[in-house]
Amino acid sequence: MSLNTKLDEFCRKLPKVELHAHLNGSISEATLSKLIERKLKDFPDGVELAVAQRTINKGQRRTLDECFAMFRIIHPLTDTAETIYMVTCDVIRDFAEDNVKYLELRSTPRHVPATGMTKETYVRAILKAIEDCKESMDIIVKFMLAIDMRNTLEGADETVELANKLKDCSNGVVVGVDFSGDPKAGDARSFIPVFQKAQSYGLKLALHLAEVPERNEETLEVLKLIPGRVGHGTFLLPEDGGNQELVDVMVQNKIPLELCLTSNIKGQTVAAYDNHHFKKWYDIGHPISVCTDDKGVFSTTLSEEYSILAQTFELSQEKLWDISYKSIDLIFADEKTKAYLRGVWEKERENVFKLS
Ligand SMILES: CNc1ncnc2c1ncn2[C@@H]1O[C@H](COP(=O)(O)O)[C@@H](O)[C@H]1O
Repeated sequence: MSLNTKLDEFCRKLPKVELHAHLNGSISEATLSKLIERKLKDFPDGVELAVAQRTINKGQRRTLDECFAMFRIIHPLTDTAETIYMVTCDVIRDFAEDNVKYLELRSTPRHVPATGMTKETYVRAILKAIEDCKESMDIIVKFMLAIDMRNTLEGADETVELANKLKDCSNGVVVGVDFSGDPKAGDARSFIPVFQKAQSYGLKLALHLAEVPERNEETLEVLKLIPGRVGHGTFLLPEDGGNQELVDVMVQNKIPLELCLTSNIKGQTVAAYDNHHFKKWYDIGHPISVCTDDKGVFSTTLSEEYSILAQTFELSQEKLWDISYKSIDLIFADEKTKAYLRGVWEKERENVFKLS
């Protein structure tokens, strides 16, 4: 995608909402290098890590399987509560510097017996980072605990219980539960009881659904829970291999879509930007939000995603503004936060358009 300086500058200045960001996929190259250096200091013979450093190259397309292999490289680098705290602060700072005013981070709590990190200390480290960043950064951050599709039902239940426990002491920071992981690895239907339990606790659901083809029955059954938002939804439309029933449930219940263009292109579930399902959902006025997914792994920023959107679908700056402003309606935080954010957007409007 060619650079368009004026448009890029507009997209950078545009106040933005990021609703689909996996913590470990969002770690920048600079932060990853820091982590690798730390590891190599502790384990000077860390040949495997030195290889990993060269493997994390930017820019090229990868298959979805290769994307998931990236997480297997990153996870051993973030295996203590201390590194989780550090990367959370760095990721929040990156988003704040990109003029993201509201961020919902999500991450899969991990138990690493070798370092003593538990699922709870993992999440507490993230919550502490969010709290500590409040003072110095102009961004509101919320958090979702993620269930990996490869989890057992018991493991998923543990995550929901932890989310519920920490929701009550997080001052409104824990807002929900995400369902993600290698989409070829599991069946969302088996997790329906834990999704229902999360809903009964007042936790919102952000579920990866129809990220890969031929999942129509599974997707329909889970959509009937009316999740708060759907991640990707790449194969919902009849022309993409989905069907009208899926579209009807989405439309009738106004279930918002979190759309991650570069992620889908690089993971090769969408052939080209101009084929992206964004266009069809946008044209029917369905609630959508533009997201990065894994800004580190896919080497992107939210500003770049807006710029790509404008260039691909010939959207005016006014329309980009509208997409960003309407994303406020889709956040999982309370009405007071939405009202506050609308005020931020209105205050920034003149300044952002003055540039163009
Ligand atoms: C490319 N599209 C995607 N589809 C599904 N799940 C994804 C994903 N990208 C990331 N994740 C999920 O997020 C984890 C990394 O962040 P955390 O360790 O949780 O912070 C991955 O292991 C995967 O479970």
